[in-house]
Amino acid sequence: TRSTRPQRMLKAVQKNATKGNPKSVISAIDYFCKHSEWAMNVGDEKGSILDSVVTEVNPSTVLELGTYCGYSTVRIARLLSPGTKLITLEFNPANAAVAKQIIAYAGLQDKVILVEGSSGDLIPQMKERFGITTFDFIFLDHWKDRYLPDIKLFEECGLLRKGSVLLADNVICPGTPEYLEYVRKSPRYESKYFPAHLEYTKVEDGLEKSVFLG
Ligand SMILES: O=C(NCCO)c1cc(-c2ccc(F)cc2)cc(O)c1O
Ligand SMILES: [Mg+2]
Repeated sequence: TRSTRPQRMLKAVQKNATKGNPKSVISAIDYFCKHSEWAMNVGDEKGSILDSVVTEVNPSTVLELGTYCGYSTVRIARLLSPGTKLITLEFNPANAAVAKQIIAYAGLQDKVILVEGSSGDLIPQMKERFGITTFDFIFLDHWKDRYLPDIKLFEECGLLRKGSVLLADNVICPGTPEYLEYVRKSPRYESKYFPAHLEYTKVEDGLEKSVFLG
C-alpha cells in the first residue's frame, strides 16, 4: 500500500542525512519539505527562534507537546546540556513510530523520552511517572484547540514555577486565538510575540513566548 508522508520523510532522512548528525537530519527534513512535500514541522525560520529561546533558557526539565515526526524534538534535544532529557508527547501512534526512528537516526534517543497518548491524560501524570516537579521549558505544537486547556492544566497540576517559559507554535496560522488572549491578558504571564512565517511558506505565522510569573 501507499506510504505515508511521514514515512517518505523518514526515507529522505535515511538517504540524505548522516547517522548521528542532528544538523544533517534537520537539513534533510527542511530540504524534503521545501523541494518534495510540505509537512507541518516547525521549520527552519521558526526553528531558529526556537533554538535561541532554548539556548537562552538552558532548561533542565523540558516538555514538548506534539512530536509529529521529531523535527523540533531533534532541534531541542541537540541543544540540551549533558544528562538533560526532554519528554515529548504524541497522540498519533504512526507519527510516534516515525519520530522514534528520526530521533534515533540523529543519535539523540538517550536525550528523549517519547510518550504516546493525549496531553490531557499525560500532563497530570508527569510528576508520578517522570519525577518532574516543575518544567523549565515547554514547547506547545500539538492540536491548536488544546493549547488553552493544557496551559490551565499545567497551572492546576503545579507544573510551572516563577520563570517557567512556554513557547507556542502556530499562534497565527492555524491560530490559537483563545490561548493568545489568555496569556496576553493574564497578570500571571509576561508574553512576547516573535513574528515569522508558516513553515516553508510566505504565510504569516509566529511564536508566542510566555514566562510564568508565579
Ligand atoms: O496541526 C498541527 N500540529 C498538531 C499535529 O501535529 C499543525 C498544523 C499546521 C498547518 C496545517 C495546515 C495548514 F494549511 C496550515 C498549517 C502547521 C503546524 O505547524 C502545526 O503544528
Ligand atoms: Mg506547528
